[in-house]
Amino acid sequence: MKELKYLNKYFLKYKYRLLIGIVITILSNVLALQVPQFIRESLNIAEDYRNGIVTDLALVKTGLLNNILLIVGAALLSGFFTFLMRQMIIVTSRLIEFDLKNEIYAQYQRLSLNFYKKNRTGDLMNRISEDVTKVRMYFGPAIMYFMNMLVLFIVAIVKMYDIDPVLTKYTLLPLPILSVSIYVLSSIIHKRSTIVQQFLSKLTANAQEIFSGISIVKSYSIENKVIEDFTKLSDEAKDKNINFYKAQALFFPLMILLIGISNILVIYIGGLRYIEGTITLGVIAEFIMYVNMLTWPVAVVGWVTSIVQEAEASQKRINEFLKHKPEIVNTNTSTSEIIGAIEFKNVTFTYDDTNIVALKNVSFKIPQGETLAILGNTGSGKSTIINLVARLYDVDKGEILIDNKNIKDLNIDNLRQSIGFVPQEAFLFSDTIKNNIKFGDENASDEKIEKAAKDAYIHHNIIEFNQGYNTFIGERGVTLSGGQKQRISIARAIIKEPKILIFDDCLSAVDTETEEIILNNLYNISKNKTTIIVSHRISSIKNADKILVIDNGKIIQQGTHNELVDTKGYYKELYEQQLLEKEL
Ligand SMILES: Nc1ncnc2c1ncn2[C@@H]1O[C@H](COP(=O)(O)OP(=O)(O)OP(=O)(O)O)[C@@H](O)[C@H]1O
Repeated sequence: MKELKYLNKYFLKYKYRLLIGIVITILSNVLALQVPQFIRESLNIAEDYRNGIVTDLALVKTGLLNNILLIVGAALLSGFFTFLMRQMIIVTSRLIEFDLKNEIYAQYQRLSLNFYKKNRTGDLMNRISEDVTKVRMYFGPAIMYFMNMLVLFIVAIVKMYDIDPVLTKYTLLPLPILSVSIYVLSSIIHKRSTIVQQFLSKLTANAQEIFSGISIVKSYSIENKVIEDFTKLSDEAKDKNINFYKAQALFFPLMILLIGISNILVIYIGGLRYIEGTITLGVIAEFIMYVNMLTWPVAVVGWVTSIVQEAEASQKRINEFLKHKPEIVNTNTSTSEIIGAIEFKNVTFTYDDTNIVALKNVSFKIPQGETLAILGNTGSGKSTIINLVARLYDVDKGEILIDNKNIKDLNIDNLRQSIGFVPQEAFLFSDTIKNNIKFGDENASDEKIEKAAKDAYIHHNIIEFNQGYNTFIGERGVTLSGGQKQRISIARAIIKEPKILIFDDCLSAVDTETEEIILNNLYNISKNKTTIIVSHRISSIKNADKILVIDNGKIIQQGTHNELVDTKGYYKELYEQQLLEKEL
């Protein structure tokens, strides 16, 4: 129960609902437990009349009618309270489930990129869906049934003992056996159901991957192999499912068997005591009813124990994430106005998951409003520089200054709000084109959106779609070309009107002519903005105020285009090679 303590704050938050729920549970059970007593009294009236103890038929009829009305009334009221009980307790458990999901989701948003590298998406999704569902069972059904069982047990046993202690002992005898057997069976069922769930996830993941890579499957003509793999997996899943249902199929027969044994004991021992004249027939009927009323709650003890164990394991997994401290911490909550001067001072950075030293002692300066270009081979560290400017990671050694202040001392939200970032791989949400651009500025007018799209040279493509800016992108919408996606992603950054613009090799999928147009537009847009452009093409960066050439995490050359083409080295070689390619 250690892990589940974390949830106590939710019990406190909904304490009134839960308290009312518990009071209603008590009322509902106390009422339900009146019914056997009225049945005993009815049978006693009938027996007394038959034995000649009471002779007035009219009195017997009135007695019976009164009892019937009481039985119906108690049953109706108890039913109504059961409904209210579910409304209170189960609805509260749903409210807690909602809060917990939001809490986990908010924590996910706080955690740094490294966390996402170390944890698989499937796992993150599971915490929020599967694990929270299991924890909800602890809040809802577990508490409700436990309360139910407690009240029923206390009230029923007191009543039974009061009537006949000997018969009570025999009646209760098989119940602990029932509880233990149900617990053992529930644990087996849960174990098997977890395996079934795992296989289901595997099957879904497999199908999802194949559907998204269907063009590769078809072009490599590997449909048969794909079908074979899927069949193998689903065969295994079927076996696990059969195993699970075999265990589940035992649940109710086992319960019925044990109820049957209790009933037989009541009838047998009760019968003997009736013959002895110790009890009436009505008492036997009353006890049979108690046995049947107690069986389910007793079985539930076993079931609830396994629910609580599962909830504990799930909450442990959830706590691991909730207690995870974000690596990037915002130490400044006051507003930091960003102007846009950037400086790297002897920056060294290592990715801790791979131990790759991506930057080694890198120093450079970009005055506010100037453009820096970064060029280098693949894997040389270009994107790492950009990630550090947005403080997606913290440096190991050296420091990064923004407007002469250490990046760690700035309000991280203000910093990121001041950056318009166009990543290497454009990511668009399954939404309209308009909303994807507006992501950069929620309040942008249609004119502003169009202007940004024109600057990114995508407007003419958008208006060709039937729905124009309202065209839906994504799984059920149009599929855009790589270049179109890149340009929408550029429009999204432009519309933000940030102080710092970052383009990470984001024109790689457009032809040189389009590139030229976009670069001209960007030249005007980025005039008073600090800009960083990463590219492999000299044509994209030749107008920059400064160019850094990096190799293996180190700056090997720096200067303007004119300076670098006049110097022997990587830049000159690349320039000549790209000139040659253009001529060919
Ligand atoms: N998230 C990461 N975790 C671990 N290692 C990484 C990560 N990102 C990059 N690296 C490693 O750091 C080095 C620099 O990578 P970086 O992405 O900065 O290169 P790049 O110059 O932008 O390459 P490209 O032109 O191919 O995009 C590479 O060796 C890469 O394998």
